Amino acid sequence: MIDLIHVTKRFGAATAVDDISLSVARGELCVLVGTSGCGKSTTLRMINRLIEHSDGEIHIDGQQIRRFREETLRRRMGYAIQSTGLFPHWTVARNIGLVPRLLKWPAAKVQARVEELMALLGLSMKEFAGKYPHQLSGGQAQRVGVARALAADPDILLMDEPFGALDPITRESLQEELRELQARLHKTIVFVTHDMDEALRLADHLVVMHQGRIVQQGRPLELLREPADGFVESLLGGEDRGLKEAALLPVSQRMRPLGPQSPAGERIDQRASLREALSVMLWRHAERLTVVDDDGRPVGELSLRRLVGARSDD
Ligand SMILES: Nc1ncnc2c1ncn2[C@@H]1O[C@H](COP(=O)(O)OP(=O)(O)OP(=O)(O)O)[C@@H](O)[C@H]1O
Repeated sequence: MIDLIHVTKRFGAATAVDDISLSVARGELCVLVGTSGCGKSTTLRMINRLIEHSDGEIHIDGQQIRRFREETLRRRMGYAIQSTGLFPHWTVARNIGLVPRLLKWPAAKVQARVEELMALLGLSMKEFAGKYPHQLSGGQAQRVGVARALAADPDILLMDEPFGALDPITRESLQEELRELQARLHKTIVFVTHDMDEALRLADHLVVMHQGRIVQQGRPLELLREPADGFVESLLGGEDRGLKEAALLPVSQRMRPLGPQSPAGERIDQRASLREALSVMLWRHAERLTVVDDDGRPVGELSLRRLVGARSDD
């Protein structure tokens, strides 16, 4: 759906983005990750033409973006940024309704859309519609920013470090919500971050950038297992990669069906990650856990040997 083909961006004599090629399929969540100044934001802004590319081609649905009228292009793309960009003297409801109003939707339709989006992002109308940005917490303001980006129902969402300024707990819960939103709305998302844990948690397609170039791209597990070079390896956490991989794999992948023996005492949800399972084992000094389904029924057993990937049985 989004294709960058040998795209370069120069600012004067400096090359910020250097001959990158990248394809994002419809409904995919693509994360650009890399150290500061590597060209992530520039890449994102070239997609909605806030920045014009110098060389190469950018296509949306096979059409060069330069062929679209800028207004048509931006209407297809929501844009959410770290500082939220909310208008400080406008209420939450007015901020969210900005794009539909610019598109001259009838007032009743704008109102209905604002209500729908606030519900979608867990913002109570009664409590928040009339509040101003300075009366919101960081997490609430980010939710409003995302609601505003979704207002005209764009099929593409561009997000530039949207959760960068939040504490880790709020950040994780917004990441979780974004994944759920994505599963429900099937948007195509390009997401910029410099936080590798966030990138691994969110990405279907992970793109590692360094000094304006793409050094590796693929599924998170592929990159973790086969980093292209020492830079990617250290960015992915070096020796910590085992834990990062475990965070991406569900318990259900390594458990074995429950045998006739009585289940172990400690329990873990089948959808929990292997990393969470390891943490429970360490905390409880347990080498075995009973894996339970959503209704709390035992469905399997996970031993420490299986968790670490030993094939021979326990
Ligand atoms: N408008 C501009 N004029 C000149 N140079 C720019 C401009 N915008 C960005 N750059 C330069 O291009 C390079 C890439 O910047 P960019 O903002 O894309 O990096 P980034 O990976 O998003 O970094 P960060 O994580 O710090 O936001 C940097 O060296 C930056 O200084």
